[in-house]
Amino acid sequence: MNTITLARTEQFGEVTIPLPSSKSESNRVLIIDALTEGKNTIDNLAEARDTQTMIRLLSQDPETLDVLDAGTTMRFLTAYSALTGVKKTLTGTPRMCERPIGILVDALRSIGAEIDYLDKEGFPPMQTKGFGKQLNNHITIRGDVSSQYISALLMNAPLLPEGLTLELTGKIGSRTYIEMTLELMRQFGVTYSFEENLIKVKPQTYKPTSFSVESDWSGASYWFSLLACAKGGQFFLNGLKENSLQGDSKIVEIMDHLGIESQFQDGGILLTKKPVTGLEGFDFTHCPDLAQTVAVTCALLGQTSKFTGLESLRIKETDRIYALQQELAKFNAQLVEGENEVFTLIPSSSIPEKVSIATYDDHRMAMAFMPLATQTEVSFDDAEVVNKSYPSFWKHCLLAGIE
Ligand SMILES: O=C(O)C1=C[C@@H](OP(=O)(O)O)[C@@H](O)[C@H](O)C1
Ligand SMILES: C=C(OP(=O)(O)O)C(=O)O
Repeated sequence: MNTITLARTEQFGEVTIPLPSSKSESNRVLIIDALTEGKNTIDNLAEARDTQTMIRLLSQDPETLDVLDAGTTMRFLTAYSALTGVKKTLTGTPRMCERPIGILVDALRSIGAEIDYLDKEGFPPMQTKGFGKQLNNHITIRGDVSSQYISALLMNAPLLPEGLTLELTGKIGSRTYIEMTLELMRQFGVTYSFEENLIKVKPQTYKPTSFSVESDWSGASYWFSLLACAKGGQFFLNGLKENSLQGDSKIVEIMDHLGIESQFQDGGILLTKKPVTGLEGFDFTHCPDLAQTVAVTCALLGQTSKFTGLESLRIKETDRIYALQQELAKFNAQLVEGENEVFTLIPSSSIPEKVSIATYDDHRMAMAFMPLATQTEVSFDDAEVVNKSYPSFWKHCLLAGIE
């Protein structure tokens, strides 16, 4: 693992950041493309390792699909392999083999897919073995663990002989990602209905379409945070749209309270600084990937804030609650767990002259803590960790003026 150290940089100029494309959009479009008869034209696929892994596995079609640490790639390829009836082994990094998949496997089995676990029940590695007759077209599925199981089922639903109705139970988390899946399906010519907790997809085919992937709003969030924590500067973020499919575009509203004015212009968004009005609290249920960014921003801006909707953070690339608590403590900030899953972010009381951040194999731990560079010299234990979603991240830090 290569470490990387960022020099303290308080002030920025007028900088344009050529953001990478969204891995969430890319990985959906790649599955839809694999399910389309005829040719789609797809531009701007993400450079993210998660997407490059998806491209490689779909095009090389090996017997063992090793998704590395890509959650969407694992969940989407599991449903795709199971429902297209091919024999595949699905595996990934040791952490991937700790991330639950039982809810998706149970759902796939209930409609007729044959899947075996190769090690621990409920977790990868698994083997898909075939799909005979569709046994039923109604699945009741929990909505509160990972929306990726639901997206994975939905994209295959139009090709099932009897279509599919999903009845979501419990709290629905990451709903914006389910909506992204459905909207992309619609753009590729498929109809559906989503009323209350029922999603219905009739049997139908995808139509060849031209689609260009938008820039990544989760990746954009780090530049909002950097400017919020800096003394001055102005960032233009390329390729973001006002009407985005990505729920992480919520960062505009959050950062409006934390001192960032956002103006949509042709080809992107211009960020400038304004006075901080304060973020009393925020519910991250539908944009969990923003939680680390906002926690660090509040910690550095002296903002006490109440965070909810963090439940899914424990089963991502690492236990992100634990990782945040450990690393925030290194500059005297805290994320304190209270009753009913309400967390209090207590901002930093003083910042040491140098801080070393551990990244826990989680790209977002590195990127979210990068704005610490506005206050102190900061180093990270694993520079390559960002490759999962944003391989050019450190290059863009340099472009922004951080040595
Ligand atoms: O569908 C997607 O593209 C994603 C859904 C979210 O996961 P969960 O649904 O597990 O919260 C998110 O955290 C992840 O980065 C990408
Ligand atoms: C949670 C993430 O990804 P995934 O679940 O697809 O591994 C993420 O990118 O923050």
